[in-house]
Amino acid sequence: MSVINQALATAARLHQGQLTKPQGSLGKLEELAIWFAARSNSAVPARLLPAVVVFAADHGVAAESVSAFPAEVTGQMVANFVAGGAAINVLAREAGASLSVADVGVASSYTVTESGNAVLFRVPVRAGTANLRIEPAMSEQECNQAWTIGLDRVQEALAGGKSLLIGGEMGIGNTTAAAALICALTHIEPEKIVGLGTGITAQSREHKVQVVKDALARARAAGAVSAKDWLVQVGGLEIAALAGFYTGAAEAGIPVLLDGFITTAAALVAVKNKPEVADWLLASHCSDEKGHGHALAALQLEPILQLGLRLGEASGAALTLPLIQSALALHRDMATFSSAGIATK
Ligand SMILES: O=C(O)c1ccc[n+]([C@@H]2O[C@H](COP(=O)([O-])O)[C@@H](O)[C@H]2O)c1
Ligand SMILES: Cc1cc2nc[nH]c2cc1C
Repeated sequence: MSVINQALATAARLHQGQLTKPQGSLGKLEELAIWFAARSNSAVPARLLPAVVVFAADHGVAAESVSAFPAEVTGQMVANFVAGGAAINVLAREAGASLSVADVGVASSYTVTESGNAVLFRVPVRAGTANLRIEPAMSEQECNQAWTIGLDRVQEALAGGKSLLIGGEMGIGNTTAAAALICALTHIEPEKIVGLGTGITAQSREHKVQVVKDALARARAAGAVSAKDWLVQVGGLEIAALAGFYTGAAEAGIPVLLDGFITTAAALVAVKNKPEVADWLLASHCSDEKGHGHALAALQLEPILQLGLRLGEASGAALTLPLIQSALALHRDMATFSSAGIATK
């Protein structure tokens, strides 16, 4: 596991104090520049080279009517990513991030026409998970296979010289799996965590709460204890791949920018499994999904934005990128009081 460099953080803080602005006047942007310096090889880090990887998979629990959309939408959206028509295609392009999509378990068949800015890796572990309300979502071996796909994506990003990793997800039903994981790992009750996902009614949400309660009771009875046990029992293939992705990033010493509710559930799994992963995580935003704030608090993460987003696909993280790049550009390119000949007291 890579360790962060406190000496670089100190040097970066000192540098911030010399820039031509009242100390602290750039607020959180100053802290962001210092955060990245501690995770780079310089007190004044270079512009970030970001890579977005969207992991897609289906969920057997979709059969429980927990989503506002049918399961086929997962595959249809993968085709949309590859065609270039999804929100993340637009936002990754705007932010200058590379974009790839990994199908780690889409159940429906879909046809792709490569015309957009996304590269597709078709590496399904199985055709979606089993229904986590009534049986384990996946086997331990399948979970490890999905996790390894996440690790592989980090290796590719490393080879491409990427310096910031962003994981996204697409999977109808995955807010149910993410909610169950967050409940299991934080001991917060489902009523506080289960939300509306793609836009279910309040009445459907009551049913979704019961589905999560049933899944938790079943998994507990089956002997789930560790974060990986819970991932096998109530997780998802894209969530397992994301947890591997975050773990691999921390091992390689590459900062990670989290997206919404589901990616935060995956980060919670990765951190409970290896606490040092937490040092490499930054929260882009707090989504509108009910339990996201609780999940971020459990990770002691403060989100940068709160815009009422609830899309997923890494969209919130991609939206935060220009702000982060600006924080680093200010840190790098502003004059100092002495270079500009400006008086200090
Ligand atoms: O990232 C979030 O905070 C978020 C919140 C609500 C929904 N989503 C997206 O919506 C899908 C899951 O919603 P659902 O209702 O099918 O569980 C999945 O594809 C996610 O990317 C994402
Ligand atoms: C259309 C659509 C796009 C999405 N992107 C991420 N989750 C999604 C869910 C739906 C339903």
